[in-house]
Amino acid sequence: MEQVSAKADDVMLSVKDLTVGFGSNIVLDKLNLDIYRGEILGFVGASGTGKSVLMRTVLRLLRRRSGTIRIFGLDFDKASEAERLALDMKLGVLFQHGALFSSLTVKENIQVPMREYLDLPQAMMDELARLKIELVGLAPEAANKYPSELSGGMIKRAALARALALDPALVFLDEPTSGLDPIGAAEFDELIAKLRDTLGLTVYMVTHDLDSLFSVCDRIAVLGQKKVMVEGTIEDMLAFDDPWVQSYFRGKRARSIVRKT
Ligand SMILES: Nc1ncnc2c1ncn2[C@@H]1O[C@H](COP(=O)(O)OP(=O)(O)OP(=O)(O)O)[C@@H](O)[C@H]1O
Repeated sequence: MEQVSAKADDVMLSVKDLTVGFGSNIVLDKLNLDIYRGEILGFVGASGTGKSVLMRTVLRLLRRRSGTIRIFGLDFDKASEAERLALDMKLGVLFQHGALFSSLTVKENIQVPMREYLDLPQAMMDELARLKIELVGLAPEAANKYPSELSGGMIKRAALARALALDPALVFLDEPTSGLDPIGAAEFDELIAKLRDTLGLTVYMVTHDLDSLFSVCDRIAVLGQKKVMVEGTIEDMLAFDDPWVQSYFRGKRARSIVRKT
């Protein structure tokens, strides 16, 4: 990646001096992070360090104490109502565990954001849902199935199809491969990489999956001590002198992956 020479308009998400806390528990303290156009950023950190809190704050589901968040160069606090709406439509989110509506079919789930933001005839929404289902590698028959009728891997794909419903430019994935077997997880990683390449997506992926970090992430950011402790390539992680980073990236599991690649 060419983030060193990246122009300002290549920064899709810019977080500056972000502080978030609950009562006396400061979770993020003056955190900084940039995400660049077209990259897959893997976001890791020990359990409870605040990965979900950061993602939810960026998505404005949580309040921040201070700091600025710019998405596509736009400071949401200073945006007009129309700009906020346009911005929201350009973000796709895949929450952990898929988070599909259990009472809706796959097709209806994918159409939820379309109904919320667009005013389209049903036939057009059906066609768009069909395309998204194909895009994520699900069989056409999946359209009329309910989440309870799907495997874990199919639920992830259906949730991804919903995240892509409005053709977002920036996609947030919260532990997308958790709960999948290694083959399912590897296939999902390939799908993410393919979508990045074909649709030009920028991907922010919270993950514990070392395979994903080694195989599809262009850059990695590690959350620790309430900040982004280190960011860069796998090589940067391996060279970083911190006990958690060392045991994570040089531990037994990581070594077996390095041997495979
Ligand atoms: N709504 C909330 N109210 C109070 N405290 C919260 C809330 N949400 C998160 N926290 C606290 O913020 C801290 C970070 O939680 P978070 O869920 O972001 O961690 P995480 O890095 O995503 O962990 P994991 O990898 O286990 O999912 C924890 O101490 C948690 O208790």
